[in-house]
Amino acid sequence: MSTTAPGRLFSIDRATCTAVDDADPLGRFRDRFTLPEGVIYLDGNSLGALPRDTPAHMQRVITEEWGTGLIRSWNDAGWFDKPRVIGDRIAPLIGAAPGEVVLGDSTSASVFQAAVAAVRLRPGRRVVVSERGNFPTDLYVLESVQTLLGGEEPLGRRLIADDGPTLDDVLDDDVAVVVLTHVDYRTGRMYDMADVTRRVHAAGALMVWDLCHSVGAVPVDLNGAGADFAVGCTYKYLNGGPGSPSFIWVAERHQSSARPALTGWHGHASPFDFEVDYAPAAGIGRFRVGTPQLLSMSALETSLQIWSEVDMAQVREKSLRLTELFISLVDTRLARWGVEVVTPRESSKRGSQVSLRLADGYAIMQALIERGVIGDFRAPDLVRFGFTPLYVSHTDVWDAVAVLEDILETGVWRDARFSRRGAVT
Ligand SMILES: Cc1ncc(COP(=O)(O)O)c(C=O)c1O
Ligand SMILES: Nc1c(O)cccc1C(=O)C[C@H](N)C(=O)O
Repeated sequence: MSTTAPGRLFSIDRATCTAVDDADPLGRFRDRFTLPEGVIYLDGNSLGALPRDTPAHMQRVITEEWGTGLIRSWNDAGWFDKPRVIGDRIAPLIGAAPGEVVLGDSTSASVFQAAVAAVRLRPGRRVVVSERGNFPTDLYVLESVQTLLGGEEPLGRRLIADDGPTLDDVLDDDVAVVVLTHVDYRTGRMYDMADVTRRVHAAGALMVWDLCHSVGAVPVDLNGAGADFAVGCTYKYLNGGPGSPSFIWVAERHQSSARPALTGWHGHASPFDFEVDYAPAAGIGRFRVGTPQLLSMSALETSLQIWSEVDMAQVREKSLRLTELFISLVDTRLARWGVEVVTPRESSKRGSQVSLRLADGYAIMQALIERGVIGDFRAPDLVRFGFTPLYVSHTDVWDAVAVLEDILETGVWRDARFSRRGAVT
């Protein structure tokens, strides 16, 4: 079959996809992950796949470091410093310097830490800005920030949206902080980080980026963009496993003046002096809170080993090829069912996922999952497919679209069993 991609013409069939896979410089990484037989996994943008070495590593941490080392492992196995040591290993993936990243709690808690610190660095300014379509936890957390820091009246909130108001509409000298997600969880649209940060700074405000759908998905350069704070999770593209800790990045220039919201003892200047009064640790260490989730964190040691061997430019190149292939196959094979691609076709505006608008998207996704093609659904009508270049191939993309075409053609998704909803979609 031949397919026409927007902007350029190429002929492709399944054999061509396989030939491209055979020459893929990232192809060798697929074996570093454990994926069930018969599954095409297109949901690594929600929960990344399991690295093959993780179970043995975690087993060793549990039996040796915990079982045998016991309390001694805080020193002997370097447990106490892990949040910073692992933070330094994430740093190259986001354009951060050593000593600028620390592992945290959940992304929600890290958003709170970053937003509070940012607002406090802009005293007198009484507005926070975010986006209507932002991942809800960011908006919910900001509501608390507004109440807690507002004094007698909560801080004001202005939300930008695709259909307006725009960022430039809402920026003025009352805005303290802008909190945006770099790659949109629903549509996969990606902001120009440097441009947005520059406009926010021109208004005198500070910029907090949520990198949940960016880290390990697209090259990120926080220092190059001059951003102020960033947070992200490690269980999606970084493959840290369910509940692996979030990270927080604070630009070096803010670290000595930033005051964290949660002043726990692991962020104290000398935690084992057990002083009565809080004194912040120097640098990024002050953004630690309490006892780190050591076991979850240890899973990141194996996945970040993989990431240290990966060239992000190659990841981006393959990610764009995979998403472009998917979009062009959807255009040529699925248009007759009115399937709409909502992800930007312009590559500079696209992360590593593609979302399709489908009126019966929930049932269609369940039918896909039953056939081994795992993506997910976001209400009211989006089906999402994440393309993780370390373990998704061009042949997977071809096969996934073929299964989707068959499901639409046969109408099998209309079966009642596909409309029963679980707690998590
Ligand atoms: C943009 C974004 N922020 C935050 C989160 C989640 O935050 P948490 O790790 O606290 O569940 C997600 C996904 O779950 C997300 O997509
Ligand atoms: N974090 C998740 C969770 O705790 C349960 C189920 C899914 C998730 C996700 O990561 C959802 C994801 N952030 C999204 O983009 O929708």
